[in-house]
Amino acid sequence: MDEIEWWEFDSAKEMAEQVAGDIGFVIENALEAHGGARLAVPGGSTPDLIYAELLKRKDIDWTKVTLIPTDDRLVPLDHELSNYRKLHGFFGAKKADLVSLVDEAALEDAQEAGRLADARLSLLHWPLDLACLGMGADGHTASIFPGPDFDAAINGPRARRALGVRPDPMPEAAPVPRVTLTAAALSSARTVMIVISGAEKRRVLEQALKEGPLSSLPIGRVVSAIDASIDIFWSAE
Ligand SMILES: O=C1O[C@H](COP(=O)(O)O)[C@@H](O)[C@H](O)[C@H]1O
Repeated sequence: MDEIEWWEFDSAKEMAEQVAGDIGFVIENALEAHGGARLAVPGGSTPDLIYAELLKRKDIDWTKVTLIPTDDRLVPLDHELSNYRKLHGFFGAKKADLVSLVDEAALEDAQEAGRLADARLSLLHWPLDLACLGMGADGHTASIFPGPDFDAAINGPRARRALGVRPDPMPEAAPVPRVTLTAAALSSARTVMIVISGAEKRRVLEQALKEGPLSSLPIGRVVSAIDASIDIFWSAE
């Protein structure tokens, strides 16, 4: 990885404005360079304000933008835990190309769900123009969690872009199997951002960065695999 730069904000709103500006810039550059933009963006609660800020911009041709969740929960697409549902709620009306990592035919089988997502992703152009990563207070990023699929998510073949994940232990907030982009797919992105808020997440991320490639925390392992420089956006609240 080239370098890490921290951007600090007092409020989530200020951070969202800055991140939305930077994502807009990535989209603009990608459209100029190759006529389309492919972004992996997080689920969970942190990105809501960012997506709302992005939608205020009038200069983005969303029909040329492909949005892929960094990960999703293995639930129906209209379920309240679905990251796809969130993206659809924000960007569906803009006619952005939304790629689901979840196939409703494979909700009961995480490994098959991962294979199906990987096959769908192989139809896109790679690498991503942007990987925007969130992080849980337990140090997971995308849906890379400790458990039987951890090693495959971090060290699997570079051509593998998505896989099914059975977190162990299950996260309290959304205790379901997942599908995640792999460290290889995320780390090859042209631009990488990490977006977090609060003192606890900052402490966890700083610990992961200090531990480096041997970190026990998923975010530490993913960061160590990243080729590009990384912008970390942190808001105090
Ligand atoms: O489960 C997930 O958690 C992380 C962090 O979410 P947050 O609500 O603490 O912001 C998120 O980045 C990931 O996409 C999501 O599926």
